[in-house]
Amino acid sequence: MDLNLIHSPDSYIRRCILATLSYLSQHESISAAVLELKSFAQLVALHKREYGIPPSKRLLNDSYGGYVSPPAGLEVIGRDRRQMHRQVEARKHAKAMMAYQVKVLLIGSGDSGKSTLLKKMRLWHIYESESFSAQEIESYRQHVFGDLTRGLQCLLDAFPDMDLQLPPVYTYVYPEDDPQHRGGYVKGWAPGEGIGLDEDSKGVKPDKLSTDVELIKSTPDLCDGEPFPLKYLGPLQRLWGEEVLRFAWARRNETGLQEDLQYFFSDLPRLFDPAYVPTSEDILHTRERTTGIMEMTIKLLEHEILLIDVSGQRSERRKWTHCFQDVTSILFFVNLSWYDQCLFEDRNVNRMQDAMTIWDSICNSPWLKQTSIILVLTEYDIFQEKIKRSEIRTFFPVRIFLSVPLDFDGEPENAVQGRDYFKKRFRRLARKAGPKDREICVHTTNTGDTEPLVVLSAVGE
Ligand SMILES: Nc1nc2c(ncn2[C@@H]2O[C@H](COP(=O)(O)OP(=O)(O)OP(=O)(O)O)[C@@H](O)[C@H]2O)c(=O)[nH]1
Ligand SMILES: [Mg+2]
Repeated sequence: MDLNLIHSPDSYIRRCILATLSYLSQHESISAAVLELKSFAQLVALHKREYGIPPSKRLLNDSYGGYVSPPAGLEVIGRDRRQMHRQVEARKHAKAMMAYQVKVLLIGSGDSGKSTLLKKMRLWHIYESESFSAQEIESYRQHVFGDLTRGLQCLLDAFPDMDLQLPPVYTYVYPEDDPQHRGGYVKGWAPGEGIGLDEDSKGVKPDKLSTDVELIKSTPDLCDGEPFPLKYLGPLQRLWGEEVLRFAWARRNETGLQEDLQYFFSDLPRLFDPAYVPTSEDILHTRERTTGIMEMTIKLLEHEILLIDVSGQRSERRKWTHCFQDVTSILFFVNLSWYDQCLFEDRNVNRMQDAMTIWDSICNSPWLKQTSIILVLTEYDIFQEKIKRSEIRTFFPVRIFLSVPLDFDGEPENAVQGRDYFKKRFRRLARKAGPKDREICVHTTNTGDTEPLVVLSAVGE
């Protein structure tokens, strides 16, 4: 077959050849396509006789693949013809999309708040993002229960490292008129419905603490539609209120524990109501580690923004580089409250230092020289509270070089100065590691605000 026939004045011949090439390019195996396309078999045979081989797939894809329709009357089997049309349309659509799609990659260590940004967009339906389905809300309800029991379990597991021991009995024996702590009675429920009220109406028995710990350690996951089992309410309340656990919680920075646990423990009766449905705030506070790569598309003016959320756990960071190709912007997340915390995976490493190391390698990456990088500082609300009881200087001691303080020399309880100090540190690292002219935008955010979304509007411009 002479490919010059494509320029033949005879339009039927032209279309036959184009359609053949186009159709063949859709198939993995050219010989299978030939069998299906009986009326084209002769054309292909002709091509083979002329050139000794079938038309190369590369030539087919590069020159004609998918962009011509088969001429009317050709013997294309119905199902294949429809499939071919779908592929042609999909390719055209993909090509058009590429022209205005912006790819934004969300990176940062685990717990830095990457997925929380996506949750915010979906909860408030920002930029036409899809809201949560009933099934997803149900799965968050189950997560809340898991966060409570697993969080408490993690705190108990950290006792040996903190040189702490559980007392044999509760320090405080809850009186009879405090049924909520004693057994699980919650406002609006009939007294006695909660577990334990009948068994120990004189107060919590001395051996209850170890029984409660055992119960928490063997908690199964909730099933769909199953309310939070009442028998856990009393133990969770009592254990959380126990002196030694309060003390351990105050030292949580040594264990890499999730800060948001307090949010749920301060509102237990509401969560144990059988009619409980997670609120937007509850959904934002749940902790669900991302596995693999999550994608979400939003629309902003004439742009389509593809947000890619990857896991920040140490073992998962290798996968980040797979996403670097064609990235327009990177949102790098750092949790401000990390300055006094250790890594969950390695208790000898300061979390903020770990974030700085990753930041340094991202700014230094040869694949990202042309990519804009935006630093998002999260958990400013927790940082503002924490700085009152935990000094930055304890973890970032002041070093002076040529009379210039290298580390934090601001007022101990001044959150703005503290935040600006970390901004400066990250900016300095970026200048040292990456292109000198790269401008780093920095945004600070809390759980409830929409500031990082402003970041995205900058991306889309
Ligand atoms: N108080 C407060 N909590 C926040 C904020 N941002 C995130 N969190 C909480 O931090 C926890 C972890 O957030 P995620 O968004 O799941 O963390 P991630 O970066 O996606 O973590 P990986 O998926 O493990 O990489 C959640 O419980 C959030 O509620 C914030 O600004 N303030
Ligand atoms: Mg995540």
